[in-house]
Amino acid sequence: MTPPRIALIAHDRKKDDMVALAREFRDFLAGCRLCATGTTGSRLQREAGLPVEALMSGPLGGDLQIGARLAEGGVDAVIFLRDPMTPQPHEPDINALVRACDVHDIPCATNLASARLLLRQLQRQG
Ligand SMILES: O=C(CO)COP(=O)(O)O
Repeated sequence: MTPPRIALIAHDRKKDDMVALAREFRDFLAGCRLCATGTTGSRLQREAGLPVEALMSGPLGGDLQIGARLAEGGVDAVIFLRDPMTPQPHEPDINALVRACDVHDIPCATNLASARLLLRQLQRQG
């Protein structure tokens, strides 16, 4: 079975949660193919010790890069810890990525509880 290809994205106020989640699922995630938006990816590399392909930062186009990859069939699941309390300058890019998940029927967890459910399920399938 090929390892799941997972995209990891977190807004600034959710980055600590993302690092904690990645540590919690570290053993599983270490066997996955991971990509992330720039700052999220750097933190995951540094603080969770995971090999992550860090794309551009979200506000500079990282969400769009992940959306494009996903549309081409290159992403199996998305964990996108969004901050619902803070307006983002790149809101259209965020909506485009979530829309791409819906268009292509790719699971997209946008909060911690659903992220845990998704990761547990992927873990079970492996
Ligand atoms: O803004 C983001 C997603 O919309 C996240 O980007 P960074 O991981 O580069 O902070």
